Amino acid sequence: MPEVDRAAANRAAIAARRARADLKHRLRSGETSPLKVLEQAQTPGTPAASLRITDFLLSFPSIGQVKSERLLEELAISDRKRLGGLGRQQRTRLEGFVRRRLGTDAAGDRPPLTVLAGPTAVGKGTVAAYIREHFPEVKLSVSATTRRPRPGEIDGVHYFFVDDERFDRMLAADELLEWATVHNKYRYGTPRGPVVQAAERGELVLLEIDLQGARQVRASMPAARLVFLAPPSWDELVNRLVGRGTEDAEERDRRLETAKVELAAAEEFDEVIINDEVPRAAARLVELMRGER
Ligand SMILES: Nc1ncnc2c1ncn2[C@@H]1O[C@H](COP(=O)(O)OP(=O)(O)OP(=O)(O)O)[C@@H](O)[C@H]1O
Ligand SMILES: Nc1nc2c(ncn2[C@@H]2O[C@H](COP(=O)(O)O)[C@@H](O)[C@H]2O)c(=O)[nH]1
Repeated sequence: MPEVDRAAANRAAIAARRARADLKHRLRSGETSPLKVLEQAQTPGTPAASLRITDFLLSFPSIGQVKSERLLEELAISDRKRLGGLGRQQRTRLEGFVRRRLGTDAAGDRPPLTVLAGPTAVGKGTVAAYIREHFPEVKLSVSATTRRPRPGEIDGVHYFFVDDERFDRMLAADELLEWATVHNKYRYGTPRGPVVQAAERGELVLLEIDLQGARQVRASMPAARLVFLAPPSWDELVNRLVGRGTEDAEERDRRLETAKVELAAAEEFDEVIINDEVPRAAARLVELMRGER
């Protein structure tokens, strides 16, 4: 190849590498959607078309090397493939996987799931318990936690109570949709399988989780709806925390510090419900879940 052509080819290869690196970055940061990238990959010569399938999968939060190899096996796609070189059936299988992962194939326009979060003692658990009793059509996700059961709590109903080793195994097997260490103490996480399956069946799925978890759900399932439960006032929040009587003074102070940060995050949410009265707040939440405005 003449010297001039070789230099031009080198420059083009460097530009293509940069464009791919930029695309990977935008995918990881959530700036661009995986579905959009799959669509772009159908046009030959685009950065999306030349993106390696492994780089595409590794851009999903919580997909690592091991998980991506397993997925490629399940999807019957070679790890040497680039997105633009997939066969029609491979593309369909990959797109199905992406849609399930993003939760965009649930029934109608309804979000695949709803997250209820808010500061400590605002009444998330109370509102969730009211919904469990009065709105049986709502499927409440049962979280796994490393904390011990409180009196009256039933394993498999209120939580799956697990030890640290079991929680570690769930993480390693990518069984959790999201997880967090809450109040610097115990770990809590949402088992992925039941939630994704219920969403695929078009059921109304509710996750009652903390702010860190809500943010993870937003990142991995952008179609999910995030609802913030707010107290009528700061003083009322303090009264509820003190009135509940389950924490000592030191723990209460710690939770109230976190609560200030959490209250400031309300604007990240799609909806805010003020928990003045439990039946009213619960009914409003279910209304939103049913798609009634
Ligand atoms: N609308 C309400 N009016 C008055 N009291 C309420 C209301 N909702 C909840 N409470 C009371 O506030 C206290 C805290 O409620 P709850 O334990 O459900 O909060 P939470 O948000 O789940 O807290 P945490 O995140 O710390 O687990 C409880 O004593 C509950 O009975
Ligand atoms: N990120 C997650 N947070 C969760 C989950 N399940 C519950 N929680 C939150 O933990 C605190 C404390 O709950 P408690 O029952 O010990 O009082 C509360 O804010 C819950 O919302 C979860 O799966 N993921």
